[in-house]
Amino acid sequence: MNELNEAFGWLRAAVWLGLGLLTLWAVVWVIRYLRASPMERISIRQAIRIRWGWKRLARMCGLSVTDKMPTALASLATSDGKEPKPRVLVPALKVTPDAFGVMAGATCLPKVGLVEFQKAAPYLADAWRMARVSVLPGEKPGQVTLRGVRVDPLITPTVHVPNGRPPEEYAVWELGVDEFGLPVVVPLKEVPGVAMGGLPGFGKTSCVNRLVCDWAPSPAIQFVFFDGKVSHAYEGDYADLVQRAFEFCGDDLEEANRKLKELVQLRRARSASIRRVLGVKNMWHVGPSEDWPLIVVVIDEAHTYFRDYKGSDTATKKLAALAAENARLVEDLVKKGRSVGFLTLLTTQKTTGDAIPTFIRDVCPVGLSFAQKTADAAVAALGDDIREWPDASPVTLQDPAYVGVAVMSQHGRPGFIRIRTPYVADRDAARVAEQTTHLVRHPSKLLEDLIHRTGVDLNKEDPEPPAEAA
Ligand SMILES: Nc1ncnc2c1ncn2[C@@H]1O[C@H](COP(=O)(O)OP(=O)(O)OP(=O)(O)O)[C@@H](O)[C@H]1O
Repeated sequence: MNELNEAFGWLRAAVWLGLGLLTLWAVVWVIRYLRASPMERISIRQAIRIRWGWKRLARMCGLSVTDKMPTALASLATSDGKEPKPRVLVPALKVTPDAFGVMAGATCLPKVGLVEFQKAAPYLADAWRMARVSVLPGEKPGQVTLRGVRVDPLITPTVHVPNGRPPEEYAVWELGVDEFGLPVVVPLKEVPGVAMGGLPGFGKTSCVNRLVCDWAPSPAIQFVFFDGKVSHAYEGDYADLVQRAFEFCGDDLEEANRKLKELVQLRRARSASIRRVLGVKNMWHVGPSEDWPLIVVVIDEAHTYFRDYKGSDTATKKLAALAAENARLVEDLVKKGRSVGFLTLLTTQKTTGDAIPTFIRDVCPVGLSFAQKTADAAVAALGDDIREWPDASPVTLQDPAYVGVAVMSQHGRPGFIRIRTPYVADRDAARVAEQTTHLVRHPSKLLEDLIHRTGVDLNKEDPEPPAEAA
């Protein structure tokens, strides 16, 4: 009797525990639901429907297999001589909702793999009420990832509010989301240059704003801005950001020439001293630091500085000579600056050879283009390949709905991706610039101090290179 009571006691405790866990799970979900944005709430409801209807839908879409071989358990259960029923298996599905739709991980079955899921994608999109469902190989072998988007992320404007905290990793450019709402992140480590083109008013400045605002809280990054659109910083897009820069230059070609020469001198000084000061040949092997920061050179409306001036009068000849020299100086920064910590970001309304000389553009590994008017401008911005991908051409982005959408070539893969970049409000950029203005240091002075502190004599011959550099 006592034993029976004890067993009941355990059973009761187990039931209470189960109920408690269930309540906890329900509370967590209610809190998640209440805290979610309206878009996320729709996706949560959709995810629940997808999970509930999956077994039926998978069979209807041909995503199932029939297992005729009875399991040992099934054979035992039907030991009266009857044939056990074949089992219909469907892939296990794990659905995660987000603002744009759902992300689902599915396990493959024999004869139900990536290709079968890809074939079924349009039917799944209809059944799940999604604008698109794409299927990609999963994170592990034997799995696939399904991405369903209810709204087109490319035409859904987004806003980025910089948090003012230093980035967790250096030189990571969080650009926005792709057409499936997945984050697009470009590692700019070891990247010497970025060329960005696009018609006026399509979001280039906002894109640069984001990069500057996200990186500004790091003392290991110093900025210099060239804005070819204005004569003084307060007149243009850099009126606020300029507080976070160690130099600013307007549209004056002579001034630009002087400042570019100073930057090239700094590049040379860094090249001459890096091995003895940092102990490596490539700054990226130790990463940027407060003493040896990454120098981000933003050259906005770059065509101002490189334009080909035509004319035989003295003034025009002088401008032409300055423009040609400016191009050579920027080429030096892009070609030789990577390993010593220079990143040059050039933007222009069109990326044809007369705006950014091809010898500079071609050495910029990252190319990005917002809307363009002509196929030639698209080719100039993204290379010849874009002709083979007409759907991704920036010429198709001229509709106002695509303000803030850029096209970029895929890293190490054929094709291009379209990215919805977020809008960064000027007041947020101003806030971050103001909060981080105390981090501004002139890198030339930093180098001088570092050389002084480490006691390196640059006039003496370089000793044996360190193992890493050899
Ligand atoms: N990512 C974005 N999402 C939504 N709207 C945006 C985005 N970026 C910019 N805009 C809108 O477009 C306007 C122009 O953007 P921006 O100044 O960045 O363009 P631009 O390409 O730099 O133009 P310009 O070549 O004349 O400098 C902004 O004031 C803003 O209203």
